[in-house]
Amino acid sequence: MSDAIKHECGISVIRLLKPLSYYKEKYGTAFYGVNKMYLMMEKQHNRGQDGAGFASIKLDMKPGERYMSRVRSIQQQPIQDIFDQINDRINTEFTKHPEYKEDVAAQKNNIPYIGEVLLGHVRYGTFGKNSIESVHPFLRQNNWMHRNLIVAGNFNMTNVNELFDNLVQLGQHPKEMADTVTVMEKIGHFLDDAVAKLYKQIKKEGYSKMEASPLIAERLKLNKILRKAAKNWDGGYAMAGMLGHGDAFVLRDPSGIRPAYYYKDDEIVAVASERPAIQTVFNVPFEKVKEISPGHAIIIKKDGSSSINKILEPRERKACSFERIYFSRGSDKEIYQERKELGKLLFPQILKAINNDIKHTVFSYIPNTAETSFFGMVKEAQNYLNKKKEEQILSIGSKITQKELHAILDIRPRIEKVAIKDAKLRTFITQDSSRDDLVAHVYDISYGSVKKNDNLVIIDDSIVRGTTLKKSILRILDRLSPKKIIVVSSAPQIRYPDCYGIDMAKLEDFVAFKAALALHQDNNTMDQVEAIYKKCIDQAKAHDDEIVNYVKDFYAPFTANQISDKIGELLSPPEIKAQVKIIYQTIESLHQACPDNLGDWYFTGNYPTKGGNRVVNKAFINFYEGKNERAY
Ligand SMILES: NC(=O)CC[C@H](N)C(=O)O
Repeated sequence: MSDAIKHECGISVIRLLKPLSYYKEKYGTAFYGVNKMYLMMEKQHNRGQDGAGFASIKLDMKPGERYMSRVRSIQQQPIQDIFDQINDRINTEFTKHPEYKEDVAAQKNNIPYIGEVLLGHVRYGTFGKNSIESVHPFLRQNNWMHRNLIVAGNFNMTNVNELFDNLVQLGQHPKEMADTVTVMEKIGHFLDDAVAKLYKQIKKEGYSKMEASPLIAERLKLNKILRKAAKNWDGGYAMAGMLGHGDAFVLRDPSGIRPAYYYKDDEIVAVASERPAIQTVFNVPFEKVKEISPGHAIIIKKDGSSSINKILEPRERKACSFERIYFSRGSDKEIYQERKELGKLLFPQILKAINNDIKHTVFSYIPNTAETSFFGMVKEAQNYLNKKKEEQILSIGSKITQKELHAILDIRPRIEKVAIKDAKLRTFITQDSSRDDLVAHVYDISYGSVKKNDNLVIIDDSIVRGTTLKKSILRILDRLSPKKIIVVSSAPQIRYPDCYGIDMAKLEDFVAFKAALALHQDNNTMDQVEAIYKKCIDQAKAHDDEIVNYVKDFYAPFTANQISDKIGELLSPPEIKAQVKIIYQTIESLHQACPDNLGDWYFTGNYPTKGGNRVVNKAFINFYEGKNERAY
């Protein structure tokens, strides 16, 4: 990925089903859960590096004993930082009290972070700022054990402002505008309600106040609470939470936009945003890790029983295809195949762009995430050549000489590592014109990998803004003197904002949008652009059901190829000699490569929730009025 669109989040939940002493005996440490959580978070660090957080709950503690702990960080290496803090604390306790080392009960009573229910989160923000206050997990504290709520999520709601207003209408006074707080308070409201009702009922049954508490915990129905809380959520989400007494849940949105996977055996239940995190950390095969179905939640009760519950009516599955193209780790068995397929399906377009001249073409990729699609692309080039070779050999027949045969077999796709990503370079004087020269050096090249007048095909997973391509990659590649540089994107053109967890909320950031705008200018059709703006304004106050995505009209006059060619023009730095061509994946090929993850609103404008059209509408108004802000 040459452009940084790193915005996602990762969640992990671990529930230890056996007493802590079991893990001490079997694995040598009662901190088994903490260690596993560290690994689960590290294995998902790709999903978020703005901040990280950890929380844990100890089961069955006595009044007055601490049973919840939390630690959060926005340091440079936030996961490392929180586990450094946790380790420091544990080691200090062990130094002060060497007798704790073999005494699991003493560890549980005196050392924080150890616990049976654990929640981890890695963050890239889509809402609010990147401050420590915005880092998950969030905590809603109460003196009643089961009214404590800890929440973390991979999510973005299109209607978070409305949800916030609803809380205010309920008479609440939220102390923060953070979207996670709004969502948490929504769950908290119905949790409070449920607890109050149960308490009344249990008192009626003749139990004392003290007896009521464990009975409430037992009878609490998280599925009902979640159903009421999530009723009006419009967005993509995998929301994870824990209640003070030890129940836990992960709820996935009805369209399955955000991912969530789980695994259970007789020692643990684990939930994560990505399957390979669970596979690697617990050494379990692919088949054993299941997806949480859209609209469903996994609920793990304090007693260790767990179940999958339908919370909201599932809608047509629209799992985010960007997870497959870029966000998730490519180590997932399915995602690995899909990325290769994406590369393969681009090959016919590439062949056309190089006029079938494989002999004078070097194939390469932009490090690091495009590597897998590169393998798919190269394999297809090999298949193509093999077919050609077969034809040639068969046409000559048995009289073929060794020399002829050798010449035919000797042609192979030329694959090279051309571009090298260096550590982020510092730009010393940001306003200075020398800045561009510094930026150009973020990437480097392998000298001698391309011959003068070769075609250079270089694959990337997506082109969002294209800034790095223009400012760094194309300039540095041009130094190798290729005749033509063909940049291939394994994702289609990004034309519409995301509002479900990726921070791409401004239209004018997209190079595809800029290209379509330039085409409108070239064609003197800016009146059409104004007409779209007027239509957007007219429906600004309309109900979500009625809003139409008129931004589609903005792209409609142009073919995808016209827009790609314009992008090529916009991204070519004036001083480079090579001709630049940009090739994008088609939507059809994307669907073919990722058949189970057809969520494609950023490419097609087809939003799976009603709020999506409102967001794109607002984004267009923002663009037209020159407002540089998120549209949700
Ligand atoms: N990428 C995400 O899932 C972000 C979660 C949440 N909206 C936040 O900004 O903290």
